[in-house]
Amino acid sequence: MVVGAEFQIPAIEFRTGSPDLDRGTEGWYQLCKKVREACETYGCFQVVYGKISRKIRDETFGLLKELVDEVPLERKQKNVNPKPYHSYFGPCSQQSLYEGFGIEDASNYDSVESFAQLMWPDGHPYFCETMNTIVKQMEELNNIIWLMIIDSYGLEEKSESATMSYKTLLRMMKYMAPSSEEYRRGLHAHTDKPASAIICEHQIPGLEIAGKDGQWIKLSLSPTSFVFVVGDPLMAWSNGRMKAVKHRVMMNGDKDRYSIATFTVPVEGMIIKTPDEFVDEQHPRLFKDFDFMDFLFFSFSEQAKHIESADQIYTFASLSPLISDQNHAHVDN
Ligand SMILES: O=C(O)CCC(=O)C(=O)O
Ligand SMILES: [Fe+2]
Repeated sequence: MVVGAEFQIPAIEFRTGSPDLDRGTEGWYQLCKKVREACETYGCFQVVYGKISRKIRDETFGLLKELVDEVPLERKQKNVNPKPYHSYFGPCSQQSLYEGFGIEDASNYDSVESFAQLMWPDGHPYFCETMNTIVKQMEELNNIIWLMIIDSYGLEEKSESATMSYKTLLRMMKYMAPSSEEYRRGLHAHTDKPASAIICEHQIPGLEIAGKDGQWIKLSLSPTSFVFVVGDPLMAWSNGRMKAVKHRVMMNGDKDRYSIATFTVPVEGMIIKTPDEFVDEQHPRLFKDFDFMDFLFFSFSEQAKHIESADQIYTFASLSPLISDQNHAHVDN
């Protein structure tokens, strides 16, 4: 079942230049509260963020279209990375509408340049500048949201247990139009394996999140919005307070959908550890400490193929196997 416009996730505005974005002000703490409530109730929210301009969004998607349409498949397939979810995926039998590219550490200009040199003989400097700029802006937005999460739990002073070194993975996606009124899957239902994600779509909707009662909610986003999504590691870090929301992309009609997403990928060796502040008698510790990269590899392993996406974190790191069934509703893919 899909529910349409009658229900939407919260939209939280981060006004450019507003003192609300200065850490420690009253407005800041009001935003912290909204962010925390949205992440705990829905596992995601829309952030209205005009600081990333319409112009750069349009330029980004123009370049993504050029990449998809003009670069030959042999070159696209050079976008490889041993880390799961970091490489090129072309349309395949399970996901015939989806095409996606990955750039690890994309807020670093050199990473974008290395990618572009594989795709274009001249290394396409305009592509590099534009992608690197939008990723840096999305990373800045992500840093604000993470600080708000930390402050919303009063963990400002506990910086060692709350800070995390990460690299930003950029994924650039195209979902082909099914060219019919038929409703078809663009991306399978999943919870995100990186700590969190920020999604930016271009004009064509398609993202859906799983609601409490197993229904799918189609998101309708404003052109200045981004969607922040809680991933499994952030859920585990918060001792299950924040929800890792299941989501998917569904397509219909005759227009292709383009989107980009920046993922918070903890660096090699980062241990996800629930701070003691999240644990008390009513909230026993749910997860053991785990190495993020081991979890990422596990969730893309043969063994994990047989485990539902949202259950993988419980199989990998739960202290009590029973907990998984109580914590999330099962919905069909
Ligand atoms: O393209 C989208 O809107 C969603 C992408 C997504 O959920 C993912 O890549 O994990
Ligand atoms: Fe996702």
